Amino acid sequence: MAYEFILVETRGPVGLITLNRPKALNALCAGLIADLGKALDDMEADDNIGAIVLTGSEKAFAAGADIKEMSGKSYMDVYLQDFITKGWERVTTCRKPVIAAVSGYALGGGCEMAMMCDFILAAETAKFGQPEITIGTIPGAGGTQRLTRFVGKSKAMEMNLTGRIMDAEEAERAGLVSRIIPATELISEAVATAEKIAGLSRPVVMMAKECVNKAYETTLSEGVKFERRVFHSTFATEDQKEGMAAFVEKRTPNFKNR
Ligand SMILES: CC(C)=CC(=O)SCCNC(=O)CCNC(=O)[C@H](O)C(C)(C)COP(=O)(O)OP(=O)(O)OC[C@H]1O[C@@H](n2cnc3c(N)ncnc32)[C@H](O)[C@@H]1OP(=O)(O)O
Repeated sequence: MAYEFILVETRGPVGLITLNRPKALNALCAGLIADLGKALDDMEADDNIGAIVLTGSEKAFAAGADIKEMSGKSYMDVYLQDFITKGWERVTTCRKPVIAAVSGYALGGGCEMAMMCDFILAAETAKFGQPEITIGTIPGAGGTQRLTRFVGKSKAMEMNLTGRIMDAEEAERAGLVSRIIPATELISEAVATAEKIAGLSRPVVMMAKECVNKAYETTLSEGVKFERRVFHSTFATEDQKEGMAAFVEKRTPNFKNR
């Protein structure tokens, strides 16, 4: 499949998607979002792929939604198109794990896109922010909601009200990113992390992802109940039998994804 705005490759069991609009710092135009959706559809359908890495360039993961594309839109345009939900949330419906590998700017929609992934690995050069307020609007793909859940009200409020940009260290301290990695090793480390996940039981990985995501959508007691039921259901898989037997027999498990 040929794409205009992204590069797609596989590295063993890992699907690697690289946003590729260098002249516009990977601004997320409609064509790029459509390409991304198609690539995720293909990777979900490909049994050889167990996890996905989404990345950008050294200078920018993505500098936001495409301001030039949206600047002329009217209220009716954005309302009737349900801009910018449509297409953007495809990454959140992907059942395979998606890791964001962020180098440089992740601003506005770029920060929102990274937060839609399952976790964020950041180069020490990464910069996160929701600067929409500085161009007379507010985030439209979760920047006021997901960022608040990640970093808490005070920091999320400050970032949304001022457009202040957070560097990688602050983002790690605040819990927005899981780890900081030297810029030159970002992709190899993200792929290695994805490879590790892809080598585990696929159905059990999907169950774990579903449970963590549940924590965002429900109360603690309901979430714990949900987790317990899913935990019970892992005992219906061949992979739980294999994983525990391998531990007892002091050998590497051979998961069959069943
Ligand atoms: C409103 C919603 C729902 C979501 C949003 O995401 S709004 C956008 C939020 N993002 C921003 O406001 C960031 C905009 N970009 C910048 O502030 C700067 O580009 C920068 C600080 C990230 C980098 O500055 P730098 O001086 O290094 O580079 P530029 O010359 O400014 O940019 C290079 C090139 O890319 C174009 N560009 C950058 N960001 C966007 C964008 N979000 N949309 C469209 N185009 C963008 C920029 O115009 C320039 O291209 P030209 O030289 O052809 O104008």
